[in-house]
Amino acid sequence: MPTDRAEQFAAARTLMVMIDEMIDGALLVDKDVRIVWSNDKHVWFNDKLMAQLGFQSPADAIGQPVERVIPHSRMREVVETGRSMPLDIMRYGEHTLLVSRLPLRDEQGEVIGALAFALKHSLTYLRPIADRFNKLQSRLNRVEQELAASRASKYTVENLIGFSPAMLEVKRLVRRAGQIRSAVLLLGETGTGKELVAQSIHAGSDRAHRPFVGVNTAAIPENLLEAEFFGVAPGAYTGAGRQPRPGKFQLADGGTLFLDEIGDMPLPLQAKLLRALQEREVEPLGSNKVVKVDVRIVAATSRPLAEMVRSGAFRPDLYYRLNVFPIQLPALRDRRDDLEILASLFSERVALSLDQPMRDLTPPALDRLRRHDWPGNVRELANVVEQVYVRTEGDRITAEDFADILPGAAPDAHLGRSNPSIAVADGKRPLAVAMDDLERSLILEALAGCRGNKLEAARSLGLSRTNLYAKLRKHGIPVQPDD
Ligand SMILES: Nc1ncnc2c1ncn2[C@@H]1O[C@H](COP(=O)(O)OP(=O)(O)OP(=O)(O)O)[C@@H](O)[C@H]1O
Repeated sequence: MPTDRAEQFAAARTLMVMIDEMIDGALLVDKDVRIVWSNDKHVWFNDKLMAQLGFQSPADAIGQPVERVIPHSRMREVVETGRSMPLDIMRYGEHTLLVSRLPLRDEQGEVIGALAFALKHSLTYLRPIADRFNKLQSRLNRVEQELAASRASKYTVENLIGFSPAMLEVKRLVRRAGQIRSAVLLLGETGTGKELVAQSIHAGSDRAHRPFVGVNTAAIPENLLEAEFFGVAPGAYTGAGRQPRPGKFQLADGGTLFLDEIGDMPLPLQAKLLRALQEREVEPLGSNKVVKVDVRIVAATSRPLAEMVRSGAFRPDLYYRLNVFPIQLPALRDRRDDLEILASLFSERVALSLDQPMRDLTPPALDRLRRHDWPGNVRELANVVEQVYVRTEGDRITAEDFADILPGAAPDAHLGRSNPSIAVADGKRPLAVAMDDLERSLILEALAGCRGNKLEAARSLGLSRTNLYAKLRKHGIPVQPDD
């Protein structure tokens, strides 16, 4: 061991020369993580990169926060935690660098900065790992791009079919909603096209190139909702994983967040949602740091939200925040003029998907459709048309084809078959009770017909899966945990 200062100095200089030969860049930051020194090899500071970052010369980087020059730098973590990162692979411009980062401490052991070395040309012996890393990185980039594309909305206002006055008004409001930034509240029965409208609003807005992220409050168990909305910090709970999990707010950053079935949101979460909307920031589960988010909210519900506010089931402050630009979607029975065009559209789609010739609707068939009440709205219509294709044959759709398909086709026979007690609509029971019984019985029948498969049962009833679950809960029909 050298004993006097001159020898120590010589040893340190030799070491520095050796290190300098091995490395392609060295960088020193102070305790505020600002750059204080770099060696003259300038792996970080080549003129091209400097110009791209808006610096005149490498010297301008001195005094800058490190991320200003090296966007993916992890020096801040080293300074904040005092932990070294002896080996890390980092992309910088077109280079893949092997980086070592060490905290610098004063004599009292306090962290006063950090030192980083980058090895580039000495990577030869690590080439297989670096190549693999590069391959994985480009695969990840591709997957991320595909994911972003799949998050983009699929529908525009052109996909909203219908020329009835009610539908024309909806289209006008959808176009208007695309031009403003306020929250939109979509109100309407199940299957009236709320999701389609939400996507169309996004597609017509200046956020169209950013993600459209939908979250269905009713479909997520209550204890998972918060994590789903706001994300999870690493190690927030046992099994939470070491990577942070972004919530829907973060995924929708810069784009549109579609909050479907908002009326099903539990009250405690309503308070958190309101705070996120007001502060424009979220706090992931298990973290004490807030994350800024910029999302445009489109909420939807088939529940009577204003009534729920009156009964205390929905927070009034959240309701006013969401109800800035309400759009009421008309039920199909209130726009029967649209039946013809919608039915032919679905006929065309089903024919295409089944690889069969398209069947036109005869005037009596259309008449039959007009007389039906369409509780499941457009979704129910689509389902009825599909059933006709699957259950009947012929080159046209006739009124008779609906005999076994439309529930109202032969009400007495139908009720008598499924549950004789319901057929006793004898006027002694209130209509609402009789209707409830009928609904329960039809659901049980559909479930039995599909051997308990909820998705199939929902489709045969012309309901969304979410809606079927809500109805199962309402009627106390048990839902298996693995459903
Ligand atoms: N105006 C329309 N033009 C074309 N298709 C429509 C229209 N309205 C609804 N649909 C179709 O009906 C189905 C149901 O629509 P959507 O899921 O948007 O309804 P929803 O109101 O969100 O239903 P829920 O409340 O049950 O989730 C979808 O297949 C959708 O494409």
